[in-house]
Amino acid sequence: MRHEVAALLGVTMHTMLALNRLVKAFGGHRAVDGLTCAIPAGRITGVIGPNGAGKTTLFNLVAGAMKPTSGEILFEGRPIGGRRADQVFRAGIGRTFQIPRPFPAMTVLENVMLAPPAQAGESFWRNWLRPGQVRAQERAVREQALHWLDFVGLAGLAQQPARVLSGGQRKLLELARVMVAQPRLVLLDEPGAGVNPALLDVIVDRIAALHRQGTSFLVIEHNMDLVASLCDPVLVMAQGRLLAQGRAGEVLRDARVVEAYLGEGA
Ligand SMILES: Nc1ncnc2c1ncn2[C@@H]1O[C@H](COP(=O)(O)OP(=O)(O)OP(=O)(O)O)[C@@H](O)[C@H]1O
Repeated sequence: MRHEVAALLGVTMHTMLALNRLVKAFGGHRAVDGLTCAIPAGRITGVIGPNGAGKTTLFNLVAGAMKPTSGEILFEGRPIGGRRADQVFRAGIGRTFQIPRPFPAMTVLENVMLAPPAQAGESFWRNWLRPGQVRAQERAVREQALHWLDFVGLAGLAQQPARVLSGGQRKLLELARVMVAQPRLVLLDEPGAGVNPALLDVIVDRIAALHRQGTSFLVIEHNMDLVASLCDPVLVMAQGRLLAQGRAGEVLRDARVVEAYLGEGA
């Protein structure tokens, strides 16, 4: 069965995420309407499209925040459609949100340390029986968190409460938080939204560095300069469907894509 689906989609070993006739209906409205596409491994794939095209709903389906009405989602060949968010996270898919909401009173470091799943310290009995193991694990988590804070340039703010961070710094905090779990695929929801130009360069640079180190990305973005500089390929969604795909320069010249965006403003 899996092989039949793979053949149908043209899925190869280099496909990271395959969507097969994916549907999400809200009442009579299909926010995602029979979406079929293959997202390649080792790339930064952009997802663009006018408001209401279904991009965020697609992320919610892949990340396990919503269950599909029908259709399939395969991650590295394994079905994940309908799995819970924590299961998808443990399977190797991380996600950042359009509007990050860190715990404001906790320090920047503590916010990042919250990320890894299934820490030994979470179990009362393990805490009691094996305190040494718990302490060693906490040290490792702290080191990892500091490593990723350093990577995104926030190490100097590690002991500050998260509420002092600007919008762009919160995006960087989210990136550090997600990377602690070492996901193979990261879903970024508008990494450029509400970020000042200087920090935007930092965000783009850090995503590109992670990509060079082997992380794959799926990125929703409205900033077309950012899409053009970072994403290849680019998928264009409109009305819950795949309208076009290709390199940024190609799809942005596609008459159907131009019309979809112009129609939005009409
Ligand atoms: N929980 C929900 N209940 C009902 N309708 C919803 C829900 N979530 C999304 N929709 C509808 O589904 C459609 C797609 O919304 P979605 O947020 O996925 O689009 P989008 O492409 O992410 O838009 P934007 O670029 O504005 O963020 C919209 O018509 C929206 O109103």
